[in-house]
Amino acid sequence: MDIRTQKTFEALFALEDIRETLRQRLPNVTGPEDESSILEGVSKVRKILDDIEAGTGTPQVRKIASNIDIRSREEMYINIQPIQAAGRLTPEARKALIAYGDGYSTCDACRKPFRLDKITSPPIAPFHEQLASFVNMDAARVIPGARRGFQAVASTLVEKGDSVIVSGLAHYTEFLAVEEAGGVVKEVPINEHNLVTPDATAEKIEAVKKETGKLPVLVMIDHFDYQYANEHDVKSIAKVAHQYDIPFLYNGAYTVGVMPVDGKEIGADFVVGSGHKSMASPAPSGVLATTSEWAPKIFRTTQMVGDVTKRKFGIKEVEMLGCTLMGSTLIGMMASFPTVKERVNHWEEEVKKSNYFIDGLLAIEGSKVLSEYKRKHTLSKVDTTNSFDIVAKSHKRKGFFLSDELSSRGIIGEFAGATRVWKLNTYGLSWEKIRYLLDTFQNIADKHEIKVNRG
Ligand SMILES: Cc1ncc(COP(=O)(O)O)c(C=O)c1O
Repeated sequence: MDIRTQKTFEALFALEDIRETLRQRLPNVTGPEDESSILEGVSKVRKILDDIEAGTGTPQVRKIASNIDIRSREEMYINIQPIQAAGRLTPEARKALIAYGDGYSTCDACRKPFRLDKITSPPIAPFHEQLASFVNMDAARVIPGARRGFQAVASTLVEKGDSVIVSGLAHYTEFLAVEEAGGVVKEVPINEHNLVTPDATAEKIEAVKKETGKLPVLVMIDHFDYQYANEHDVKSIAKVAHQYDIPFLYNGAYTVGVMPVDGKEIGADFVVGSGHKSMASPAPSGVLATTSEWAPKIFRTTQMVGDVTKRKFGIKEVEMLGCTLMGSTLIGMMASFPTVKERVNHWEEEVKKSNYFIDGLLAIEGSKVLSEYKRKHTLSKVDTTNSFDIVAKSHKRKGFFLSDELSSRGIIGEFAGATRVWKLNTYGLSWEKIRYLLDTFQNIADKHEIKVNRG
Protein backbone atom coordinates (compact mmCIF):
# COMPACT_ATOMS: atom_id res chain seq x y z
CA MET A 1 0.00 0.00 0.00
CA ASP A 2 1.50 3.37 -0.94
CA ILE A 3 1.82 6.08 1.67
CA ARG A 4 -0.98 8.16 0.17
CA THR A 5 -3.45 5.30 0.42
CA GLN A 6 -2.19 4.50 3.89
CA LYS A 7 -2.84 8.09 4.99
CA THR A 8 -6.29 7.98 3.52
CA PHE A 9 -7.10 4.81 5.40
CA GLU A 10 -5.90 6.39 8.61
CA ALA A 11 -8.15 9.35 7.94
CA LEU A 12 -11.10 7.07 7.28
CA PHE A 13 -10.50 5.15 10.48
CA ALA A 14 -10.34 8.41 12.43
CA LEU A 15 -13.56 9.36 10.74
CA GLU A 16 -15.20 6.19 12.01
CA ASP A 17 -14.24 7.06 15.57
CA ILE A 18 -15.75 10.49 15.27
CA ARG A 19 -18.88 9.06 13.71
CA GLU A 20 -19.24 6.63 16.61
CA THR A 21 -19.01 9.47 19.11
CA LEU A 22 -21.66 11.35 17.21
CA ARG A 23 -23.85 8.28 17.04
CA GLN A 24 -23.74 8.00 20.81
CA ARG A 25 -24.44 11.68 21.43
CA LEU A 26 -27.46 12.12 19.24
CA PRO A 27 -30.18 13.06 19.88
CA ASN A 28 -29.29 13.80 23.41
CA VAL A 29 -29.43 17.41 22.36
CA THR A 30 -30.93 19.37 25.17
CA GLY A 31 -29.39 22.75 24.66
CA PRO A 32 -27.11 24.91 22.56
CA GLU A 33 -24.01 23.49 24.24
CA ASP A 34 -24.75 19.96 23.09
CA GLU A 35 -25.63 21.24 19.69
CA SER A 36 -22.34 23.04 19.30
CA SER A 37 -20.32 19.99 20.36
CA ILE A 38 -22.13 17.91 17.76
CA LEU A 39 -21.61 20.53 15.11
CA GLU A 40 -17.94 20.56 16.02
CA GLY A 41 -17.81 16.77 15.48
CA VAL A 42 -19.62 17.09 12.20
CA SER A 43 -17.22 19.75 10.99
CA LYS A 44 -14.29 17.46 11.88
CA VAL A 45 -15.87 14.75 9.73
CA ARG A 46 -16.36 17.22 6.91
CA LYS A 47 -12.72 18.34 7.17
CA ILE A 48 -11.44 14.79 6.84
CA LEU A 49 -13.71 14.24 3.87
CA ASP A 50 -12.53 17.52 2.33
CA ASP A 51 -8.89 16.46 2.78
CA ILE A 52 -9.63 13.20 1.06
CA GLU A 53 -11.53 14.97 -1.70
CA ALA A 54 -8.59 17.34 -2.11
CA GLY A 55 -6.54 14.52 -3.46
CA THR A 56 -4.97 12.58 -0.63
CA GLY A 57 -6.82 9.43 -1.60
CA THR A 58 -7.08 7.06 -4.52
CA PRO A 59 -10.28 7.35 -6.62
CA GLN A 60 -11.75 4.25 -4.93
CA VAL A 61 -11.12 5.61 -1.47
CA ARG A 62 -12.56 8.97 -2.46
CA LYS A 63 -15.66 7.13 -3.58
CA ILE A 64 -15.89 5.31 -0.25
CA ALA A 65 -15.49 8.63 1.50
CA SER A 66 -18.33 10.19 -0.41
CA ASN A 67 -20.54 7.23 0.45
CA ILE A 68 -19.68 7.71 4.08
CA ASP A 69 -20.77 11.32 3.76
CA ILE A 70 -24.13 10.18 2.43
CA ARG A 71 -24.50 7.82 5.36
CA SER A 72 -23.94 10.67 7.78
CA ARG A 73 -27.73 10.50 8.12
CA GLU A 74 -27.07 8.22 11.08
CA GLU A 75 -25.23 10.93 12.95
CA MET A 76 -27.73 13.56 12.06
CA TYR A 77 -30.95 11.61 12.39
CA ILE A 78 -32.77 8.93 14.32
CA ASN A 79 -33.53 6.27 11.74
CA ILE A 80 -36.63 4.15 12.35
CA GLN A 81 -36.47 2.34 9.02
CA PRO A 82 -38.19 -1.02 9.61
CA ILE A 83 -35.66 -3.42 8.11
CA GLN A 84 -32.34 -1.67 8.57
CA ALA A 85 -32.19 -1.30 12.33
CA ALA A 86 -30.36 -4.44 13.43
CA GLY A 87 -28.30 -4.72 10.29
CA ARG A 88 -26.56 -1.40 10.83
CA LEU A 89 -22.83 -1.98 10.99
CA THR A 90 -20.62 -1.65 14.02
CA PRO A 91 -17.62 0.70 13.65
CA GLU A 92 -15.44 -2.44 13.56
CA ALA A 93 -17.38 -3.79 10.58
CA ARG A 94 -17.08 -0.45 8.79
CA LYS A 95 -13.34 -0.52 9.22
CA ALA A 96 -13.23 -4.13 8.08
CA LEU A 97 -15.11 -3.19 4.92
CA ILE A 98 -12.44 -0.74 3.98
CA ALA A 99 -9.52 -2.92 4.92
CA TYR A 100 -10.84 -6.09 3.25
CA GLY A 101 -12.54 -4.52 0.24
CA ASP A 102 -10.63 -6.60 -2.29
CA GLY A 103 -12.82 -9.44 -3.54
CA TYR A 104 -10.71 -12.38 -2.45
CA SER A 105 -8.96 -10.70 0.46
CA THR A 106 -9.99 -13.55 2.75
CA CYS A 107 -8.31 -16.08 0.51
CA ASP A 108 -4.61 -15.17 0.78
CA ALA A 109 -4.00 -18.03 3.19
CA CYS A 110 -6.41 -20.51 1.62
CA ARG A 111 -4.51 -23.80 1.73
CA LYS A 112 -5.55 -27.39 1.38
CA PRO A 113 -8.39 -28.28 1.85
CA PHE A 114 -9.40 -25.38 -0.35
CA ARG A 115 -12.62 -24.19 1.16
CA LEU A 116 -13.78 -20.96 2.81
CA ASP A 117 -14.85 -22.51 6.11
CA LYS A 118 -11.43 -24.18 6.50
CA ILE A 119 -9.37 -20.97 6.31
CA THR A 120 -7.66 -20.24 9.59
CA SER A 121 -6.03 -16.90 8.77
CA PRO A 122 -8.06 -14.76 9.11
CA PRO A 123 -9.86 -17.05 11.59
CA ILE A 124 -12.77 -18.04 9.37
CA ALA A 125 -12.81 -21.72 10.45
CA PRO A 126 -13.25 -20.90 14.16
CA PHE A 127 -15.86 -18.29 13.21
CA HIS A 128 -17.97 -21.04 11.68
CA GLU A 129 -17.74 -23.05 14.89
CA GLN A 130 -18.67 -19.98 16.93
CA LEU A 131 -21.64 -19.32 14.67
CA ALA A 132 -22.92 -22.88 15.13
CA SER A 133 -22.62 -22.66 18.90
CA PHE A 134 -24.17 -19.15 18.90
CA VAL A 135 -27.46 -20.70 17.71
CA ASN A 136 -26.79 -24.00 19.49
CA MET A 137 -26.52 -26.17 16.40
CA ASP A 138 -23.76 -28.55 15.28
CA ALA A 139 -22.52 -27.04 12.02
CA ALA A 140 -22.88 -23.69 10.29
CA ARG A 141 -21.96 -21.95 7.06
CA VAL A 142 -22.02 -18.31 6.16
CA ILE A 143 -24.32 -17.64 3.24
CA PRO A 144 -25.25 -14.63 1.07
CA GLY A 145 -28.52 -13.82 2.84
CA ALA A 146 -31.19 -15.89 4.59
CA ARG A 147 -32.78 -16.60 1.22
CA ARG A 148 -29.73 -18.64 0.21
CA GLY A 149 -30.24 -20.74 3.31
CA PHE A 150 -33.82 -21.53 2.29
CA GLN A 151 -32.52 -22.28 -1.18
CA ALA A 152 -29.84 -24.71 0.03
CA VAL A 153 -32.29 -26.61 2.22
CA ALA A 154 -35.09 -26.70 -0.36
CA SER A 155 -32.70 -27.76 -3.09
CA THR A 156 -31.53 -30.66 -0.93
CA LEU A 157 -34.89 -31.85 0.38
CA VAL A 158 -37.48 -30.98 -2.23
CA GLU A 159 -38.15 -33.11 -5.31
CA LYS A 160 -40.40 -32.06 -8.16
CA GLY A 161 -44.00 -31.76 -6.98
CA ASP A 162 -43.19 -32.08 -3.25
CA SER A 163 -45.11 -29.91 -0.82
CA VAL A 164 -43.48 -27.55 1.66
CA ILE A 165 -45.44 -26.06 4.55
CA VAL A 166 -44.93 -22.34 5.11
CA SER A 167 -46.85 -19.78 7.12
CA GLY A 168 -49.57 -17.56 5.70
CA LEU A 169 -47.15 -14.76 6.60
CA ALA A 170 -44.07 -16.36 5.03
CA HIS A 171 -41.51 -14.19 3.30
CA TYR A 172 -41.53 -14.32 -0.50
CA THR A 173 -37.99 -15.71 -0.59
CA GLU A 174 -39.31 -18.94 0.97
CA PHE A 175 -41.76 -19.25 -1.92
CA LEU A 176 -39.00 -18.72 -4.46
CA ALA A 177 -36.66 -21.24 -2.84
CA VAL A 178 -39.40 -23.90 -2.99
CA GLU A 179 -40.36 -22.99 -6.54
CA GLU A 180 -36.78 -23.18 -7.74
CA ALA A 181 -36.48 -26.67 -6.30
CA GLY A 182 -39.64 -27.76 -8.17
CA GLY A 183 -41.82 -27.91 -5.06
CA VAL A 184 -45.15 -26.36 -4.14
CA VAL A 185 -45.78 -24.18 -1.09
CA LYS A 186 -48.75 -24.95 1.11
CA GLU A 187 -49.63 -22.13 3.46
CA VAL A 188 -50.87 -22.56 7.01
CA PRO A 189 -53.71 -20.05 7.41
CA ILE A 190 -53.14 -17.46 10.12
CA ASN A 191 -55.69 -17.03 12.91
CA GLU A 192 -57.61 -13.93 13.99
CA HIS A 193 -54.55 -12.74 15.96
CA ASN A 194 -52.33 -13.00 12.89
CA LEU A 195 -50.55 -16.03 14.29
CA VAL A 196 -49.68 -19.45 12.92
CA THR A 197 -50.60 -22.09 15.45
CA PRO A 198 -49.35 -25.67 15.94
CA ASP A 199 -52.92 -26.98 15.48
CA ALA A 200 -53.38 -25.16 12.20
CA THR A 201 -50.01 -26.56 11.07
CA ALA A 202 -51.10 -30.11 11.90
CA GLU A 203 -54.38 -29.57 10.05
CA LYS A 204 -52.52 -28.33 7.00
CA ILE A 205 -50.16 -31.30 7.04
CA GLU A 206 -53.17 -33.63 7.19
CA ALA A 207 -54.89 -31.72 4.38
CA VAL A 208 -51.81 -31.94 2.15
CA LYS A 209 -51.49 -35.65 2.85
CA LYS A 210 -55.13 -36.17 1.90
CA GLU A 211 -54.87 -34.02 -1.22
CA THR A 212 -51.58 -35.32 -2.60
CA GLY A 213 -51.24 -38.72 -1.00
CA LYS A 214 -47.83 -37.63 0.37
CA LEU A 215 -46.59 -35.85 3.44
CA PRO A 216 -44.90 -32.46 2.96
CA VAL A 217 -41.10 -32.74 2.94
CA LEU A 218 -40.34 -29.62 4.96
CA VAL A 219 -41.99 -27.21 7.41
CA MET A 220 -40.49 -23.73 7.28
CA ILE A 221 -41.75 -21.09 9.75
CA ASP A 222 -40.61 -17.55 10.62
CA HIS A 223 -40.16 -17.04 14.35
CA PHE A 224 -41.19 -13.40 13.88
CA ASP A 225 -42.90 -12.65 10.60
CA TYR A 226 -42.01 -9.69 8.44
CA GLN A 227 -45.52 -8.25 8.23
CA TYR A 228 -46.40 -7.78 11.90
CA ALA A 229 -43.29 -9.07 13.67
CA ASN A 230 -45.65 -11.27 15.68
CA GLU A 231 -44.08 -14.17 17.53
CA HIS A 232 -45.12 -17.61 16.32
CA ASP A 233 -44.86 -20.67 18.52
CA VAL A 234 -41.99 -22.25 16.61
CA LYS A 235 -41.14 -24.75 19.30
CA SER A 236 -44.61 -26.32 19.28
CA ILE A 237 -44.76 -26.14 15.49
CA ALA A 238 -41.40 -27.95 15.26
CA LYS A 239 -42.82 -30.61 17.56
CA VAL A 240 -45.82 -31.07 15.26
CA ALA A 241 -43.53 -31.36 12.22
CA HIS A 242 -41.44 -34.00 13.97
CA GLN A 243 -44.53 -35.99 14.92
CA TYR A 244 -44.94 -36.49 11.16
CA ASP A 245 -41.21 -37.01 10.73
CA ILE A 246 -40.92 -33.81 8.71
CA PRO A 247 -37.80 -31.66 9.20
CA PHE A 248 -38.28 -28.13 10.53
CA LEU A 249 -36.56 -24.98 9.26
CA TYR A 250 -36.52 -22.09 11.71
CA ASN A 251 -36.45 -18.73 9.93
CA GLY A 252 -34.58 -16.43 12.29
CA ALA A 253 -34.23 -13.47 9.92
CA TYR A 254 -35.67 -11.25 12.65
CA THR A 255 -34.10 -13.04 15.62
CA VAL A 256 -30.60 -14.43 15.06
CA GLY A 257 -28.32 -11.57 16.11
CA VAL A 258 -30.80 -9.62 18.20
CA MET A 259 -32.11 -12.15 20.72
CA PRO A 260 -30.80 -15.45 22.08
CA VAL A 261 -31.67 -18.32 19.72
CA ASP A 262 -31.28 -21.94 20.79
CA GLY A 263 -31.86 -24.18 17.77
CA LYS A 264 -31.78 -27.44 19.73
CA GLU A 265 -34.21 -26.15 22.33
CA ILE A 266 -36.60 -25.08 19.58
CA GLY A 267 -36.19 -28.45 17.89
CA ALA A 268 -34.95 -26.97 14.62
CA ASP A 269 -33.25 -29.09 11.99
CA PHE A 270 -32.15 -25.91 10.25
CA VAL A 271 -31.62 -22.42 11.61
CA VAL A 272 -31.39 -19.58 9.11
CA GLY A 273 -30.35 -16.03 9.98
CA SER A 274 -29.84 -12.85 8.00
CA GLY A 275 -26.58 -10.96 8.52
CA HIS A 276 -27.71 -7.69 6.97
CA LYS A 277 -31.06 -7.74 8.72
CA SER A 278 -30.09 -8.76 12.24
CA MET A 279 -26.35 -9.33 12.65
CA ALA A 280 -24.88 -5.86 12.04
CA SER A 281 -23.32 -7.18 8.85
CA PRO A 282 -22.91 -6.02 5.27
CA ALA A 283 -25.28 -7.36 2.61
CA PRO A 284 -25.58 -9.99 1.41
CA SER A 285 -24.78 -12.14 4.41
CA GLY A 286 -26.39 -14.69 6.66
CA VAL A 287 -26.02 -18.02 8.36
CA LEU A 288 -27.32 -21.53 7.79
CA ALA A 289 -26.87 -23.88 10.71
CA THR A 290 -27.94 -27.48 11.08
CA THR A 291 -27.60 -30.65 13.12
CA SER A 292 -24.92 -33.30 12.75
CA GLU A 293 -27.65 -35.53 11.30
CA TRP A 294 -28.46 -33.14 8.45
CA ALA A 295 -25.02 -31.58 7.90
CA PRO A 296 -23.71 -34.33 5.59
CA LYS A 297 -26.77 -33.93 3.36
CA ILE A 298 -27.01 -30.14 3.25
CA PHE A 299 -23.25 -29.64 3.11
CA ARG A 300 -22.60 -32.62 0.81
CA THR A 301 -19.49 -32.36 -1.34
CA THR A 302 -19.35 -32.67 -5.11
CA GLN A 303 -19.16 -36.04 -6.83
CA MET A 304 -18.74 -34.52 -10.28
CA VAL A 305 -15.84 -35.65 -12.50
CA GLY A 306 -14.86 -33.92 -15.76
CA ASP A 307 -15.57 -36.35 -18.58
CA VAL A 308 -12.54 -35.22 -20.58
CA THR A 309 -10.10 -33.93 -18.00
CA LYS A 310 -11.20 -36.27 -15.19
CA ARG A 311 -10.93 -33.32 -12.84
CA LYS A 312 -12.58 -33.59 -9.42
CA PHE A 313 -13.26 -30.88 -6.87
CA GLY A 314 -14.14 -33.22 -4.01
CA ILE A 315 -13.99 -30.86 -1.04
CA LYS A 316 -16.32 -28.26 -2.53
CA GLU A 317 -19.86 -28.22 -1.18
CA VAL A 318 -22.57 -28.33 -3.82
CA GLU A 319 -25.18 -26.14 -2.10
CA MET A 320 -22.56 -23.56 -1.19
CA LEU A 321 -21.22 -23.56 -4.77
CA GLY A 322 -17.81 -24.16 -3.23
CA CYS A 323 -17.37 -20.98 -1.26
CA THR A 324 -19.83 -18.30 -0.21
CA LEU A 325 -18.87 -14.98 1.36
CA MET A 326 -15.48 -13.73 0.40
CA GLY A 327 -13.69 -10.53 1.28
CA SER A 328 -15.20 -7.69 3.22
CA THR A 329 -18.71 -9.12 3.56
CA LEU A 330 -17.47 -12.01 5.64
CA ILE A 331 -14.87 -10.01 7.53
CA GLY A 332 -17.52 -7.38 8.27
CA MET A 333 -19.73 -10.09 9.71
CA MET A 334 -16.84 -11.41 11.79
CA ALA A 335 -15.88 -7.94 12.98
CA SER A 336 -19.42 -7.32 14.31
CA PHE A 337 -19.79 -10.76 15.85
CA PRO A 338 -18.42 -10.00 19.35
CA THR A 339 -20.87 -7.09 19.63
CA VAL A 340 -23.70 -9.19 18.22
CA LYS A 341 -22.99 -12.04 20.65
CA GLU A 342 -23.11 -9.64 23.55
CA ARG A 343 -26.07 -7.57 22.45
CA VAL A 344 -28.51 -10.50 22.31
CA ASN A 345 -28.38 -10.46 26.12
CA HIS A 346 -30.09 -7.07 26.11
CA TRP A 347 -33.09 -8.09 24.05
CA GLU A 348 -35.55 -7.63 26.90
CA GLU A 349 -34.46 -4.05 27.30
CA GLU A 350 -34.96 -3.50 23.57
CA VAL A 351 -38.49 -4.89 23.87
CA LYS A 352 -39.17 -2.61 26.86
CA LYS A 353 -38.16 0.40 24.79
CA SER A 354 -40.33 -0.78 21.93
CA ASN A 355 -43.34 -1.04 24.26
CA TYR A 356 -42.60 2.33 25.82
CA PHE A 357 -42.73 3.92 22.40
CA ILE A 358 -45.80 2.02 21.21
CA ASP A 359 -47.67 2.83 24.45
CA GLY A 360 -46.94 6.50 23.88
CA LEU A 361 -48.03 6.29 20.26
CA LEU A 362 -51.29 4.66 21.32
CA ALA A 363 -51.85 7.60 23.64
CA ILE A 364 -52.23 9.74 20.52
CA GLU A 365 -55.93 9.51 19.85
CA GLY A 366 -56.89 7.42 16.82
CA SER A 367 -53.53 5.61 16.57
CA LYS A 368 -53.46 1.82 16.52
CA VAL A 369 -50.87 -0.93 16.60
CA LEU A 370 -51.66 -3.77 14.21
CA SER A 371 -48.91 -6.04 15.53
CA GLU A 372 -49.60 -8.15 18.60
CA TYR A 373 -49.64 -6.02 21.74
CA LYS A 374 -47.77 -5.96 24.14
CA ARG A 375 -44.93 -5.97 21.71
CA LYS A 376 -42.42 -8.80 21.78
CA HIS A 377 -40.27 -7.24 19.07
CA THR A 378 -38.83 -3.86 18.13
CA LEU A 379 -40.41 -3.95 14.67
CA SER A 380 -44.06 -2.91 14.75
CA LYS A 381 -46.84 -2.24 12.29
CA VAL A 382 -48.91 0.79 13.20
CA ASP A 383 -52.00 2.44 11.77
CA THR A 384 -52.19 6.22 11.98
CA THR A 385 -55.04 6.63 9.49
CA ASN A 386 -57.30 8.02 12.20
CA SER A 387 -54.72 10.20 13.86
CA PHE A 388 -52.01 11.82 11.75
CA ASP A 389 -53.66 11.01 8.48
CA ILE A 390 -56.75 13.02 9.38
CA VAL A 391 -54.47 16.08 9.41
CA ALA A 392 -52.94 14.98 6.09
CA LYS A 393 -56.33 15.26 4.38
CA SER A 394 -56.50 19.02 4.79
CA HIS A 395 -52.76 19.78 4.92
CA LYS A 396 -51.17 21.36 1.88
CA ARG A 397 -48.43 18.71 1.87
CA LYS A 398 -51.10 15.97 2.12
CA GLY A 399 -49.65 12.58 3.09
CA PHE A 400 -46.14 14.01 3.21
CA PHE A 401 -46.84 16.28 6.15
CA LEU A 402 -45.92 13.72 8.81
CA SER A 403 -42.62 12.87 7.14
CA ASP A 404 -41.85 16.59 6.82
CA GLU A 405 -42.56 17.11 10.50
CA LEU A 406 -40.48 14.11 11.51
CA SER A 407 -37.45 14.87 9.36
CA SER A 408 -37.41 18.51 10.44
CA ARG A 409 -37.03 17.12 13.99
CA GLY A 410 -34.31 14.67 13.07
CA ILE A 411 -36.34 11.49 12.52
CA ILE A 412 -36.23 9.55 9.28
CA GLY A 413 -36.78 6.04 7.95
CA GLU A 414 -40.53 5.97 7.29
CA PHE A 415 -41.57 5.88 3.65
CA ALA A 416 -42.41 9.51 3.00
CA GLY A 417 -46.05 9.87 2.00
CA ALA A 418 -46.88 6.28 3.03
CA THR A 419 -47.68 6.70 6.69
CA ARG A 420 -51.21 5.42 7.13
CA VAL A 421 -50.45 1.76 7.78
CA TRP A 422 -46.73 1.49 8.15
CA LYS A 423 -43.83 -0.20 9.93
CA LEU A 424 -41.08 1.14 12.12
CA ASN A 425 -38.27 -0.35 14.15
CA THR A 426 -36.81 1.00 17.39
CA TYR A 427 -33.96 -1.52 17.67
CA GLY A 428 -30.72 -0.10 19.03
CA LEU A 429 -32.08 3.30 20.04
CA SER A 430 -30.94 4.45 23.46
CA TRP A 431 -33.55 5.40 26.06
CA GLU A 432 -32.76 9.07 25.34
CA LYS A 433 -33.48 8.55 21.67
CA ILE A 434 -36.65 6.60 22.41
CA ARG A 435 -37.92 9.37 24.67
CA TYR A 436 -37.04 11.97 22.09
CA LEU A 437 -38.78 9.90 19.40
CA LEU A 438 -41.97 9.62 21.43
CA ASP A 439 -41.94 13.27 22.50
CA THR A 440 -41.59 14.21 18.86
CA PHE A 441 -44.63 12.19 17.76
CA GLN A 442 -46.67 13.59 20.64
CA ASN A 443 -45.50 17.15 20.02
CA ILE A 444 -46.46 16.87 16.36
CA ALA A 445 -49.87 15.63 17.52
CA ASP A 446 -50.18 18.62 19.89
CA LYS A 447 -49.23 21.01 17.14
CA HIS A 448 -51.99 19.68 14.89
CA GLU A 449 -54.55 19.47 17.69
CA ILE A 450 -54.73 15.70 17.86
CA LYS A 451 -55.53 14.75 21.43
CA VAL A 452 -52.76 13.06 23.40
CA ASN A 453 -53.83 11.12 26.49
CA ARG A 454 -50.74 11.67 28.61
CA GLY A 455 -52.34 9.95 31.59
C1 LIG B 1 -38.91 -13.03 7.44
C2 LIG B 1 -37.84 -12.87 6.40
N1 LIG B 1 -37.19 -13.95 5.97
C3 LIG B 1 -36.22 -13.86 5.05
C4 LIG B 1 -35.86 -12.66 4.48
C5 LIG B 1 -34.77 -12.62 3.46
O1 LIG B 1 -33.59 -12.28 4.10
P1 LIG B 1 -32.25 -12.01 3.28
O2 LIG B 1 -32.37 -10.63 2.71
O3 LIG B 1 -31.16 -12.15 4.29
O4 LIG B 1 -32.15 -13.05 2.21
C6 LIG B 1 -36.50 -11.51 4.90
C7 LIG B 1 -36.11 -10.22 4.32
O5 LIG B 1 -36.77 -9.21 4.40
C8 LIG B 1 -37.54 -11.62 5.88
O6 LIG B 1 -38.19 -10.54 6.31
